[in-house]
Amino acid sequence: MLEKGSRILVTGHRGLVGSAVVRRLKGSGFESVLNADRNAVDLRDSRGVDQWFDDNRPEFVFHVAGRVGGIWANSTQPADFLYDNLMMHATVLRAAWRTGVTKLLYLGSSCIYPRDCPQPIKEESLLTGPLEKTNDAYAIAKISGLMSCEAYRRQHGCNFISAMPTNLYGQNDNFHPEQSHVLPGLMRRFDEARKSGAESVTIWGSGSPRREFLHVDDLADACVFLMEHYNEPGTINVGTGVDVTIRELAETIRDVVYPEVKLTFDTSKPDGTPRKLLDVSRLEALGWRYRTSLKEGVRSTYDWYRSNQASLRAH
Ligand SMILES: NC(=O)C1=CN([C@@H]2O[C@H](COP(=O)(O)OP(=O)(O)OC[C@H]3O[C@@H](n4cnc5c(N)ncnc54)[C@H](OP(=O)(O)O)[C@@H]3O)[C@@H](O)[C@H]2O)C=CC1
Ligand SMILES: C[C@H]1O[C@H](OP(=O)(O)OP(=O)(O)OC[C@H]2O[C@@H](n3cnc4c(=O)[nH]c(N)nc43)[C@H](O)[C@@H]2O)[C@@H](O)[C@@H](O)C1=O
Repeated sequence: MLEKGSRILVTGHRGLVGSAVVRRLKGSGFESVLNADRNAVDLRDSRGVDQWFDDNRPEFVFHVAGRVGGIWANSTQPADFLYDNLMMHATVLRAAWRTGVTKLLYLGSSCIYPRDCPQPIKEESLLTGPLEKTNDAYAIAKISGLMSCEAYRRQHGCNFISAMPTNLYGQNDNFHPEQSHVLPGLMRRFDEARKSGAESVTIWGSGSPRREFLHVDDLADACVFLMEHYNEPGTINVGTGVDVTIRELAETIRDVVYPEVKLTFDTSKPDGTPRKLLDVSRLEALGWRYRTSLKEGVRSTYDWYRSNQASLRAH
């Protein structure tokens, strides 16, 4: 059982998800939240990771580090996305098993599910069809991560659980103009257009794909909830159960950042998967539900972006 004095490792603590999990844990009075800074240990390096676990002996692990990016980064650097993510969970899960970690949570992503599976996507859809091409390498690495949790559970009795979040956003996101996900990418583009007084902002693709967006503070809350209450094999979806078109998302961001500007669509850019709405009934049946609406989340993320523009993460 997670206790206030438990030694808890959060990997990727400077990233979008890791920093939110650390905030959530510290805000609830967990006193011993550990991190494995990339300068101290590259999580792809099994020797370094083994040494770190031997020296620090975490009891609980939120393994949320990863090589992460939007549709463009995923389609142009598939080898890096596959290698880095495979290596990171291979080293971390093995070290966690070897040093007797009490419980580990692994994060996958909703892109693990087949491109054309029935919507909303149930956990049972895993491995029932071909993947979306723009992120198949990353998805294979993520599927291997959740399979590794199952394998350590079956062979060694480890309490390793996995959760599959939908598209995330919030403070500490990556706002890079090309490498980021759609929400931070567009927020930056609208903000730059507002500053320069541009008449229009370009949205990639047709605007018709549908996506589901979860605020990262809600995701962090769900991760702690699952660490406290969920011990099952098999993965569990984490989302809102609500999706919007990319055009609707762009209009929501425009209304907050620069209401006067027009939208144009660049159909030479990929749309990616047409829809990936998660079925969140399993998580809701356990008693967890999201809190932050997309409108509220866009507004608070933009407030954060404006106050922190000088110190955004370099990507
Ligand atoms: N963002 C999203 O929309 C979604 C994310 N996810 C999953 O959530 C998890 C976290 O993603 P997110 O927070 O968005 O990603 P970020 O890019 O914001 O953060 C990733 C973190 O991982 C760290 N990291 C990456 N490579 C290494 C390495 N080799 N050694 C040590 N640390 C490393 C980074 O360190 P550094 O700070 O030094 O760069 C960073 O802190 C990932 O597993 C991702 O697959 C799932 C669904 C959607
Ligand atoms: C979380 C998830 O994230 C990735 O999948 P994705 O959902 O397709 O990612 P995305 O956020 O980059 O794009 C969503 C949609 O939005 C459109 N779009 C418009 N304008 C911009 C834009 O300016 N930037 C981006 N990135 N997309 C844009 C874009 O063309 C697409 O139709 C996976 O690779 C994988 O990493 C993964 O698991």
